[in-house]
Amino acid sequence: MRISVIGCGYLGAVHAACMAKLGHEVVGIDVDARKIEELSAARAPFYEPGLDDLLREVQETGRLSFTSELSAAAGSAVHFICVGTPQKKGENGADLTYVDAAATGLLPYLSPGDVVVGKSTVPVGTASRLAGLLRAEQPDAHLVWNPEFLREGHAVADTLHPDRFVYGVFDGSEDHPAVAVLDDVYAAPRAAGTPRLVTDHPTAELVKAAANSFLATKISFINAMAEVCEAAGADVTQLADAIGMDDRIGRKFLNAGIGFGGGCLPKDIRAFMARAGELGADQALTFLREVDAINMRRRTRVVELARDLCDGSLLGKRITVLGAAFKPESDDVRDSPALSIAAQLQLQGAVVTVTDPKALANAARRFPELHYETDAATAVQNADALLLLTEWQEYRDLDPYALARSVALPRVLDGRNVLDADKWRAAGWTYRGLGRP
Ligand SMILES: NC(=O)C1=CN([C@@H]2O[C@H](COP(=O)(O)OP(=O)(O)OC[C@H]3O[C@@H](n4cnc5c(N)ncnc54)[C@H](O)[C@@H]3O)[C@@H](O)[C@H]2O)C=CC1
Ligand SMILES: O=C(O)[C@H]1O[C@H](OP(=O)(O)OP(=O)(O)OC[C@H]2O[C@@H](n3ccc(=O)[nH]c3=O)[C@H](O)[C@@H]2O)[C@H](O)[C@@H](O)[C@@H]1O
Repeated sequence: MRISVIGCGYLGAVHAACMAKLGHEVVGIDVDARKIEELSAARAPFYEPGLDDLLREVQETGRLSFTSELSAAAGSAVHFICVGTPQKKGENGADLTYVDAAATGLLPYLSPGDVVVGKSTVPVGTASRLAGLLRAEQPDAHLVWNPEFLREGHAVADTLHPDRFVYGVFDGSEDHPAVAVLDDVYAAPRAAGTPRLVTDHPTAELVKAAANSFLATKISFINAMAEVCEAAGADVTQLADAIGMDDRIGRKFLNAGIGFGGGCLPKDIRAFMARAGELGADQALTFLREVDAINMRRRTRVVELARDLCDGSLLGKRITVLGAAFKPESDDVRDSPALSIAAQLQLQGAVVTVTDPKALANAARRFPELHYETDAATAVQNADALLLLTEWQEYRDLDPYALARSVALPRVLDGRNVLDADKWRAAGWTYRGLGRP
């Protein structure tokens, strides 16, 4: 099947490569000429494990190409919209400029029977509005909302072997003609057992908002427990292990620490609250305000703890921050809690050096005022304190005995609770975790 993918950022580039892997003929389209140049050379414009190899593999088959010309969508049977939906500046709501531009721009290139598939995360009501636009221009084309649940760092596997597909179609019916078309697109994962749920447009949009809200709530719940554990002298890691053994709760997404960031969870819960407000249902989501507040409080708490660790003053203290990405196995620094903390420390007078295996270039673009070192061994030299803020494996594996010889003072704040506290203390370090003694 010929497929076009409009928007080739984190989501779209992975989706295009994976659709080609599934045997389709794919054209990826993006307005950013630099991204198109990189992708055309089979290089991902960002770090995602396995993506470069996959791009090379599928481009050799001739099934995948990239262009900045939207007209290349003509002739495709299915058109995936994967453009960004960032938070509006100074407001909680989602900025739909890019989705609207992509959908409107596509209209002249559609043929009867084409299926336009929204994958971007949008406020409920967007699909019905776009379906209206589509009907006016090309009444025989269809609009499906097919939210995406991939995680950065696992994006290729999550796309090829997802937990489920959700198809939101106009009438919510399994007999809608677009259902069979999407079943063909996803034939291989469906044959491997991935379930799919057919529903209407608003429910499909809400499934995505609800899933990310639930994940964010789970993280803020455990971070709230970390606050209480700290006050009571208890250990939030053991608490999470114990409650996570209950199948109804589960251990995943119960890692307390510096909180969630990235290009999705923070903006998505805010956009959901804003949309619920417009719908007159804001009371239903007031808890998300607290989820957001607990999350942001983690960042302030880490700055306070760093000050404590540095004998009550940050002024002139050399602090090394291990990790800049919002999570390991990604170079994404959008709303990265690690960088937000690093910037706060610097504002309060510390001399901050940041290191990260993949995200330094992105970090330096966003926070040019911070100092950067490419390797951890150099970054830690003569530090007055280390802060582990993104739990890359290489930081988990650091040898506290060897490291103690490089720093000025052996003091570490483990923002992700991943280090072996006993081992670090035995090696002479002052160790502080979050919500653990
Ligand atoms: N990053 C992720 O892991 C996931 C993202 N999502 C959702 O997917 C959407 C995209 O997210 P990302 O890929 O992270 O954003 P991104 O910012 O990395 O990529 C968006 C891309 O769209 C392009 N674009 C903007 N307007 C365009 C237009 N009119 N025509 C063609 N291309 C255009 C931009 O140049 C950019 O390359 C968002 O709604 C996000 O919430 C959903 C699941 C996972
Ligand atoms: O809508 C999206 O774009 C995606 O958002 C998240 O994926 P992602 O942002 O890639 O990353 P997560 O693995 O969810 O992590 C988000 C943040 O939560 C933090 N986190 C995660 C888990 C945890 O236990 N504790 C915790 O602090 C991570 O460090 C990170 O900063 C969802 O997990 C995906 O299902 C969804 O598709």
